[in-house]
Amino acid sequence: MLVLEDGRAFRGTSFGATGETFGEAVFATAMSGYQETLTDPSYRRQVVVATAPHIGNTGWNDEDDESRQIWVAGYVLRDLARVPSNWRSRRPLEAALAEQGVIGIADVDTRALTRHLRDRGAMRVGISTETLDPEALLARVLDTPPMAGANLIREVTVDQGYRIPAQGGVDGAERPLRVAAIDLGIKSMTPHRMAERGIEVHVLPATTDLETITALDVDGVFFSNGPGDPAASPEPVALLQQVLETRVPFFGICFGNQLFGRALGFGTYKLPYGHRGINQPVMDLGTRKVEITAHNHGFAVDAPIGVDVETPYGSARVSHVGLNDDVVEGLELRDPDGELAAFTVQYHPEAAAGPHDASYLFDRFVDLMRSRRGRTEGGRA
Ligand SMILES: NC(=O)CC[C@H](N)C(=O)O
Repeated sequence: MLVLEDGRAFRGTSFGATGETFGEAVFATAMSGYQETLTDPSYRRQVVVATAPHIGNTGWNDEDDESRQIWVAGYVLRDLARVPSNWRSRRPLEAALAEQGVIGIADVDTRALTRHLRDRGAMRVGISTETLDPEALLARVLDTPPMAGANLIREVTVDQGYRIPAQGGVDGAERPLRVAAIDLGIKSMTPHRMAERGIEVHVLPATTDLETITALDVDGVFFSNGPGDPAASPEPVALLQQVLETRVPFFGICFGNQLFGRALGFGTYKLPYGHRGINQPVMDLGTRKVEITAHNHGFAVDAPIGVDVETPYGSARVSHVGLNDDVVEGLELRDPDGELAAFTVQYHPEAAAGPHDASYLFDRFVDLMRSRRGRTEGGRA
């Protein structure tokens, strides 16, 4: 039994673990990449409804996990493929969910459920293999906390930092660029995209302080994607403000974009049902180029489009906008000389899963750090 907080109920067939689970019901429109979705820590405490009608075809492999575990609170499908067929598959999707204690429900009218969420907005939900009475389950759903106001960083960040070595692009004599990546729920493809561009990445716990970052003598700082409400997560915003004061190059993705917006003095707000999929059109307002991008966000930054805003850290502007609904999809900050100092995007250039149109943003981060290094070394000489 699946019950939404407004009382709408759906019956289905249990798969994966049995028991009871609660979270925020959201829908994701990607037709592929479910393994990356389920292991994305940004989905902590969310029950994901797949709009693609047939999920599980390619099973579960040993390569595509985006983190150490499955994070979704539940998975809702129309039709579960029970017999996977793919050369990389090691086990069926339902076995991966069962092993990790994650509840799935199939044979649900996911089209009706998605239309409901699109009309009424993302909302709390419960799924149970025990409480089959919708009224009883609804009472329990109404007892659970909403996503607005949730600080979930501590539930997903690493306890111990780790280092990912640069993988190439390093020209002998020069020390590789070094980045401190703050793990707010980081997807593993993100540091990988940096490492393959010759960056040495230190992934650090969310509780890291500025002194620790400075002691690493980094060329840049990165804030990752992550779960929860940016307005309820003031600690990383305070850290980011300290980082911006040092004027070290900064890049952020998704949650990192929202925290950057807050650090600059903008607000954030909850979208009615969010963006989750891998074919969302976004325009880079600098180049006027449109890219097709992967999204997973329920909140967004409230900043004026087409206006330069003076902040304590420099001049900020919206750099990218979503073409479906004009939502802010990127921010950039310029120093007093008009040079790029920091930038973030609301979407997923790491592309796991998703199209690779936005991979230029990692190159932009490399260029930013290189030009800063050049300038500081020039200054010293
Ligand atoms: N993928 C993310 O980083 C998501 C950010 C934030 N939790 C949101 O839902 O908007």
